[in-house]
Amino acid sequence: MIELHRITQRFAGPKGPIEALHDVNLTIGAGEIFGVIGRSGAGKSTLIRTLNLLTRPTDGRVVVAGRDLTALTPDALRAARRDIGMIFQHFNLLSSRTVFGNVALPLELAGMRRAEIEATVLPLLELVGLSAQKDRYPTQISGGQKQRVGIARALANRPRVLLSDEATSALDPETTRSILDLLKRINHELKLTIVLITHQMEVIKAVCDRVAVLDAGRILEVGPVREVFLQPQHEVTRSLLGETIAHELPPALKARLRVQMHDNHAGEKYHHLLRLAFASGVDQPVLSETMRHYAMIDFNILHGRIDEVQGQPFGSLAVLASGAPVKVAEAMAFLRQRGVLVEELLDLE
Ligand SMILES: Nc1ncnc2c1ncn2[C@@H]1O[C@H](COP(=O)(O)OP(=O)(O)OP(=O)(O)O)[C@@H](O)[C@H]1O
Repeated sequence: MIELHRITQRFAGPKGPIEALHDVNLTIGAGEIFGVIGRSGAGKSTLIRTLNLLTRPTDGRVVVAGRDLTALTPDALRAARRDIGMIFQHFNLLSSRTVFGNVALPLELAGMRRAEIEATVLPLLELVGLSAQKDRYPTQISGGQKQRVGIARALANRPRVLLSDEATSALDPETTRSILDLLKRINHELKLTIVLITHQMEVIKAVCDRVAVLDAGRILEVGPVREVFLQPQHEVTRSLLGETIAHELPPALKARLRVQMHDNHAGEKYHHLLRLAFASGVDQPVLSETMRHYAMIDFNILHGRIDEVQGQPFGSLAVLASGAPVKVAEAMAFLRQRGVLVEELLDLE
């Protein structure tokens, strides 16, 4: 549905050119909810604004629904943009217009007649749960309701793609959840492709099918959310995952372990700090099975939690395995055979 080919974006900065995006290639399938995550300044806003050519790239091509937007005339681009709705962090509503009036605006601009506008807007307000608020003004509704107006307005032209630029960043956690639920529902019911940018892994975890990690204008990794969460390939991803899932040990525990690992062996036993991630659900008694098989190894569970990623349990444990290195290596292989992702943490800095 969306293809980015070799997108580079340079801006003039005070100390010379800034490369906000560097050679970005990306393909987003029809009906996907695709997330782009990155730290502040990574290039996320630039990337999402490139998708509807609000920002024209210095180099590269943007193809949406088979049309190369970068090659269109201004008129054709205006028409093509009707296929792409957008919602924003600060909602961008007109305060002088009612809820109905805000949603109706793109249709009025397109020259639609009043009766047709009503027939389009009222079901949209129903869809986003704002029928009762249709005559209110933006100052008379909550932040979550404002974003619902933004969503209804973005859907007015019946787009095939919805772009979400940090749409939940200004909202509290509960409202964020309700907006994400709504996005999920319209993705499903309207078969809409959604691309969202965010700096919050929680948002990615809650709704996205796939995710791209952007840093300093480059895509570091792309993959299904579960895969990226289970096996982040880059330090930046790990740090963005942070507390969302238990890739990082709590600092106090790290400090204690550093002392303990310093004097690493007692007799034949060595301490091995392992991170175990359960990819295939946490309902298998894999750990007790391993403990029975490898009774010579002491397993000390240091830290763990169970999260849910896309409705599936996701378990992560930090375990100190103390035993002969060859036996611990065998136990690690045993766990891997049973679908557990095992990683030895060597660096406690
Ligand atoms: N119009 C512009 N002119 C000059 N520099 C720009 C422009 N837009 C973005 N930049 C620069 O490009 C880089 C990427 O910015 P961008 O806003 O895309 O990042 P971001 O990941 O969305 O960050 P944030 O989460 O803080 O909004 C930054 O260094 C920014 O200063």
